[in-house]
Amino acid sequence: MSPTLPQNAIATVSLRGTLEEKLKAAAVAGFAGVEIFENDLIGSALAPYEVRAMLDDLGLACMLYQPFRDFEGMPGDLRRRAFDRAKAKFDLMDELGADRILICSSCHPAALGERERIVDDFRELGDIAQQRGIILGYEALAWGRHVNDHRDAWAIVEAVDHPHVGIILDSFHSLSRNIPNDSIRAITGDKIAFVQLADAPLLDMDLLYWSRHFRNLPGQGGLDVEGFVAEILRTGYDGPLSLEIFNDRFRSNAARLVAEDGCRSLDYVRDAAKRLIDQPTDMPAPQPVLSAEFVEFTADGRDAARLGSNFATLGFTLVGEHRHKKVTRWRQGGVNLVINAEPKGFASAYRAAQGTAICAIGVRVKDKAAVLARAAALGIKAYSPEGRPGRLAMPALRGVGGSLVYLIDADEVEGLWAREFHATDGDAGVVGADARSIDHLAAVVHNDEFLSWQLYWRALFGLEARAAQDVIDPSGLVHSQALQSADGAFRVTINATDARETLSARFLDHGIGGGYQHVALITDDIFATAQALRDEGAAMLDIPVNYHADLAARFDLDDAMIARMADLGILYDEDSDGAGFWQLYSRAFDKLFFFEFVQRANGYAGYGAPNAGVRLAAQNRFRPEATPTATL
Ligand SMILES: O=C(O)c1ccc(O)c(O)c1
Ligand SMILES: [Mg+2]
Repeated sequence: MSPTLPQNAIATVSLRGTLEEKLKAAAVAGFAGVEIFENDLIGSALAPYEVRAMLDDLGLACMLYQPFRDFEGMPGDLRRRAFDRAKAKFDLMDELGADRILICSSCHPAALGERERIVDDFRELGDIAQQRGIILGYEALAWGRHVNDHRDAWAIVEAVDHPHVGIILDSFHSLSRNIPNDSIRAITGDKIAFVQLADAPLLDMDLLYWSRHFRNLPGQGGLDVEGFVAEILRTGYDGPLSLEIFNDRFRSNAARLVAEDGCRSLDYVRDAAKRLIDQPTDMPAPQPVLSAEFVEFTADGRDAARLGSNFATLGFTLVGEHRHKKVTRWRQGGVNLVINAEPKGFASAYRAAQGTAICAIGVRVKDKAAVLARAAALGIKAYSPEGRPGRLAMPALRGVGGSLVYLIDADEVEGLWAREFHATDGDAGVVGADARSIDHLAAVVHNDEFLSWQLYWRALFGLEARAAQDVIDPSGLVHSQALQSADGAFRVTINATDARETLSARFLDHGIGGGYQHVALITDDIFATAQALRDEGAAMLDIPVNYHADLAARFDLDDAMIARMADLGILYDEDSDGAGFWQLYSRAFDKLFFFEFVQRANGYAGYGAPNAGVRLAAQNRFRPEATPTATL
């Protein structure tokens, strides 16, 4: 259960299952109330009074009944029928214990757009609602026939000027149409009957289709929901913030997962909005990740030795051994890899589930105590071995695929290494690979968790999302989302797929959860790096000649450079400003995880997305079925 703020609500349409399952999931996650979505009630075997009893048992308020469609501006007999329908809903709301109803702007082909008529309709229904103790909230659907902008809905509500008629703001409808958030300043806070929130990926498509299939939680898309909420709070509105998410993934995801993420996303967006308008907030501010300090692999016995050799061929040198544990430290420039071969503890448990794998990362932050406090406020669990977190040299949070994120204060880094490890002068790695630091970490997660992990990084550390990419694996589509700190010093990509034979899917099948599949290292001279690795016999990924022939056609690069790239297996991309990006891949260790070397020039900010398909096709040649004799 996440720590509950009293003002979080969720529409039942956002969750999978029967109405009972939806309500239980909302309660367990810590929501204070729900919006009952009409279809969920109609399809339910529970009578309205039973729903009410269940809500009471679960400690949930019924904050809204919705939607009521095609009410305003109806001519003739249709008007009378709209009023009769409304009265029937008021009776139902009595049974449910709901005191407000959402009336969405009409899409009816017969609806009239004349302002006075619409105002009269709301005034008349407002009188009836008042006698029943009900509040009407008017929401402008982005595709409404005459009213599709909250500014018009507000003009109507203002003109109606009735104590039981207010406006409902829904971030999707406003932001999908690029209506400026500051237009909310014209609205009086006590006239806002309810607030619905949804984010969405920035897609250029029909508004209704976009809304009904692609909405997601604040912090999972590209809309300025923070700015939207900030303007609402500025009006003085202090009612609930409610999630109304129509999303194809959420319809099949576990309701528990979506509800838990939902609470987290509301807490996150409320905090972010308050910061925008300098209102006090209970949550510590997000601490940016300054950099990834280390990547920890779990491996034992022969695997640990083979992994160390693999690191050495890629330019890492064994520089330290843990003073008390079977843990070694490998370094190249500012990159630290750790191999944990302990027979007990977290790494060993992770190994039992996932085999030899990346089991943790360590990140440098300015103030780890603040990160831990923010994580707690967001319901993100800290790792506590056998309930004794005090014994940990480094605190850690649960992260992607059950791995850990260790937190290290920037000023304690060197001391920590010196305290925990004694220096060795073991195997020297390849000289001249010259990786300087970690560019990014790439995780593969189950499709159900694709949006969850985005929210995690954005809410906890304030990472920013780049535009999502669809990457073509020979066996299917892979969704990829890059997230990074504002200065680009820490980057992760989250990858997921529905297609069962893709490299990502095969990585997932290997263990029982997601995890990090590759680590990208920055080099300042990728040609020298590639040559040094070649000279030492590192196993690198060959790239087909067709690729480099195409490069020559696409970019204005000199022939000698392209010939060298072809020889060394280097990939290239360029942004629209001509900034270049070079990539070089190692062969995967046991066909599982691999390294990438990259060089960024002139502020290239992407990840070589156009090359991902070529890389996946190249890696696919080594899939177990295709070449059973291939090693590494
Ligand atoms: O897609 C719809 O019809 C619909 C219904 C009710 C809402 O509150 C909404 O935002 C959209
Ligand atoms: Mg809505």
